[in-house]
Amino acid sequence: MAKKVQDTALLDPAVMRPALLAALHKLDPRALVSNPVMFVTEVVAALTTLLFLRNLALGSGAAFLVAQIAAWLWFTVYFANFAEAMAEGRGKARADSLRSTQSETPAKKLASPDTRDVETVSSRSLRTGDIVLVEAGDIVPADGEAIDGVASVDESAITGESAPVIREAGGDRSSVTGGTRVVSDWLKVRVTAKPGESFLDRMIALVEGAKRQKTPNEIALNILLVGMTIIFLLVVVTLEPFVAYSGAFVPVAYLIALLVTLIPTTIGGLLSAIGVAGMDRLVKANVVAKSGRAVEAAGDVDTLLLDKTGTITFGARMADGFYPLPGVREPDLTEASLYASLSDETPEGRSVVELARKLLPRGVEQRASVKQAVAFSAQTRMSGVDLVDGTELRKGATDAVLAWCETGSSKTLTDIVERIAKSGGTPLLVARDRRPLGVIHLKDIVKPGIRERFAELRRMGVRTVMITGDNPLTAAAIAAEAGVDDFLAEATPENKLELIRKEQAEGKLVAMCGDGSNDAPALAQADVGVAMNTGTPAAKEAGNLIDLDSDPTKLIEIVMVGKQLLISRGSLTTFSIANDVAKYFAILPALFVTAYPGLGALNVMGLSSPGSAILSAVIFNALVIIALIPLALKGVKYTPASAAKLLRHNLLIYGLGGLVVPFIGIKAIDLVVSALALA
Ligand SMILES: Nc1ncnc2c1ncn2[C@@H]1O[C@H](COP(=O)(O)OP(=O)(O)OP(=O)(O)O)[C@@H](O)[C@H]1O
Ligand SMILES: [K+]
Ligand SMILES: [Mg+2]
Repeated sequence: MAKKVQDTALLDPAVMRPALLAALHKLDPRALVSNPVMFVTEVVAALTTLLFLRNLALGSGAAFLVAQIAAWLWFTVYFANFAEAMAEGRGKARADSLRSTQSETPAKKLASPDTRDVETVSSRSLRTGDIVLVEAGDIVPADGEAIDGVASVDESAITGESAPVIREAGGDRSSVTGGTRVVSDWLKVRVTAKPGESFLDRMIALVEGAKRQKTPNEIALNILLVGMTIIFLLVVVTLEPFVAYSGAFVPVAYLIALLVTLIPTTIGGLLSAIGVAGMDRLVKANVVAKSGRAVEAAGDVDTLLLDKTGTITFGARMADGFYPLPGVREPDLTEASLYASLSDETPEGRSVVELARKLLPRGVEQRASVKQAVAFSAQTRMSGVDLVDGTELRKGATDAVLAWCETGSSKTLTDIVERIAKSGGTPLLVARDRRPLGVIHLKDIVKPGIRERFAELRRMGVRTVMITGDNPLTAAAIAAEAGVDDFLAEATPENKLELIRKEQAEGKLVAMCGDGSNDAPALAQADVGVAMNTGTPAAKEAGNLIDLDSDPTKLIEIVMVGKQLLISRGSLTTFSIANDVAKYFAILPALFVTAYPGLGALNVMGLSSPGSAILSAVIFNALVIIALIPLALKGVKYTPASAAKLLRHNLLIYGLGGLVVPFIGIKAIDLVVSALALA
């Protein structure tokens, strides 16, 4: 299902062709009014067109020049629309390819829950409430709930975990996901989501959501752009009396065209495309955002909370050895550990069973009949079984099991536990009938390369905090090895929530990821909450981003995407504003040199005529938008660095560049325009 989505080429014709048309539709002033800078440009383009028609009617010689100016002004609006349409088209293409990964499969539909007479239909024809039979080798045709049977199911298509999981009727392992494969046995499944309404479908609808809400940052920037537009409007309006007073003649068409070259058209035209492209980069990483705001917040994150197990270390902690306490035989501890784990479906539990079976003679577990299983929970930090013969077995975090035994630790126990913990392993204390027997060593392995990623985050000024239910010694060992900035040990979901609130109270933006129902409050509280796709519905409801790969390290990538979005917008804004300021000095002298010969000294560019100056400036203004479309879609190159360093770098490249480029560009265009005698 949620396989990596293919990337579309930057200027993929399949995206470009519809975008060329969509850009025309976007010329509708009712749509354009939400982008004030481009709306003003369109009004100016329309006025210039009217002036051209008047010139034509009067037989004025300037008609050809005014026509050219009008055409370039229309191009300006059109290409800004085109940039936005391209960004939207790429997002849509991505959603389509996401959808195509959900393939159609045959389904064995049952007339009633009690029969086994099947009718083979397409998965697409299934409706909520339908009952289907899935047997070994079948693909589960839709999201649903097991109502009969037990089966092992390979869910690697959505979870990436290769070990099959047990799904059975009743209880909390009854939910099955469309697209997963039954490995053994059979299930009768009641369909809970009809095709087109599965979780992934709803996510796709969000990606496509054409009515994208502006983020608060975008709104603030828009206000700034409107402010600049008003200032330049005043500048141009007040120029008119000067021109009239001096008795010189500068056509009205020139003056209003001048307005477009001075207002921030570049960023005004590309702003929306930059935002859409940011969302699209996330989808490319197989992450779906519920709002653009979450993506921006990710770029501003100060503190990143990461779980230890599965994020910093490999998900499956493997049992590595059994260490009995004095007076306990090792096979006895091993057997007790095996029994205590028989009903434990966690990776830790499975690995204890596996290791114990390897060490013990065959057939041992047949002597045990389980009366009641005690499942692991993050609150109790313990799991086990009660046997029919009255034996109670538990294993779990040392302090939790000691509390269950109502005893304190002994010197030998403390030694064993500390040795394991200091090596970064998780010690699990095993007890029978409230008497400690010994310790299981769960090996925890730090993922390779994670240290470098934390170093990158530190360079960006993001503080990383590792959270674990493990003891402080193990936590410290792993924290040091992974290179996180801080850690919280023996954490419960409540502690997590507290920590988030504390950070936020200090004015920090917090990001975290989670999957369980008990993560939901923390996910909702965090500024950026990434829910795993395999997580509970509550977690997915609470998060503002959802990772379809259910990869907790994705949080790091999400922060990078957010930063790149903010930096792309900042860089292009700097460039755009520097450009407009430069144009003021580049064209005003040329435009007024005939009226005020004194300005000749300022006409450093030596533009050939006022007409050529204004036409060249308008052409340059349109071409800059086209030239920057790829940058807006792809995002500016981004290497992790502190905000101050990035700001300096950007001011240098985009600020200085923005000041210089118009002088060169307008001069070059002026040479062409005058050579071709266009003005
Ligand atoms: N299957 C299990 N049975 C019994 N005890 C367990 C089991 N799994 C973990 N524990 C104990 O409970 C503690 C807390 O586990 P929990 O899964 O909440 O946190 P963690 O895995 O250490 O960290 P993370 O929050 O990154 O998952 C562990 O440190 C371990 O001592
Ligand atoms: K401009
Ligand atoms: Mg865990």
